[in-house]
Amino acid sequence: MNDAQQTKLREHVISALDVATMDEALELVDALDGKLSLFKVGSRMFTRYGPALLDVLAQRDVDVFLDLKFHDIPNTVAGAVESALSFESVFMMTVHASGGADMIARAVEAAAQRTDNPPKIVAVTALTSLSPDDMSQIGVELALDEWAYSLGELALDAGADGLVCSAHEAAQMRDRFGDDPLLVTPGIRPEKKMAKDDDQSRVMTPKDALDTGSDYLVIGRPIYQADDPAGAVEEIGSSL
Ligand SMILES: O=c1ccn([C@@H]2O[C@H](COP(=O)(O)O)[C@@H](O)[C@H]2O)c(=O)[nH]1
Repeated sequence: MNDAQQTKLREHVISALDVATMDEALELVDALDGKLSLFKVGSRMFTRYGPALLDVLAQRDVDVFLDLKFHDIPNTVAGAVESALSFESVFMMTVHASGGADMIARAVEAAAQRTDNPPKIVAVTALTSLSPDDMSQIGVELALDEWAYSLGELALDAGADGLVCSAHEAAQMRDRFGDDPLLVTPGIRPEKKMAKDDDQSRVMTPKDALDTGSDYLVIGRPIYQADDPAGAVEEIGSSL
């Protein structure tokens, strides 16, 4: 891996800490020390360990993407975002775009209460696990990509700093909404793991996802389920 690839890894790849225990999470963070500096805490770990995990990660000097996908009435979401403000290592948080404009605006307003480096609020559009066949089941008449673009427009108009979307929608999101919004793309699979064998439906390789305009690639199982997570990250870096 050359220097440019190393920089891309550190700046654009977020490793999801979707493991079972705090020990496993810290083992992973330590194994990736020097390679990655961005980690995602989601509902699995946060439900079990809560803020204690964020405190321990802060001591490791890594930045945290808190992916709790808030989706509730505006007052409750604003309160949840406010509660996270004391964790200075949290640089980005998620809400669901389908919570509506007022909910998103209140989340953004709450985040802005931290005047020094407020956490970015990014809105989840269409989950990467959904496929076009799921649309009618969840009562959506639009095509999946059109639904994602319309949720993206709603969220950005409400003040969100960015969007969570599949890398397949990233290029269109850029065309429609410009360079400013952060685009966070999960559903990333290294070339050799592109065959669909899990719950993700809309997947893309790390290199293609970056080329298509993603700012952050969220990668979970291809790293934490690897026999050698540091080696897996090296391989991802070399592919960029
Ligand atoms: O649309 C979304 C939104 C969030 N995620 C999260 O990203 C990671 C992906 O993990 P993999 O193991 O690489 O599939 C996971 O934490 C999800 O909760 C997403 O996949 N899709």
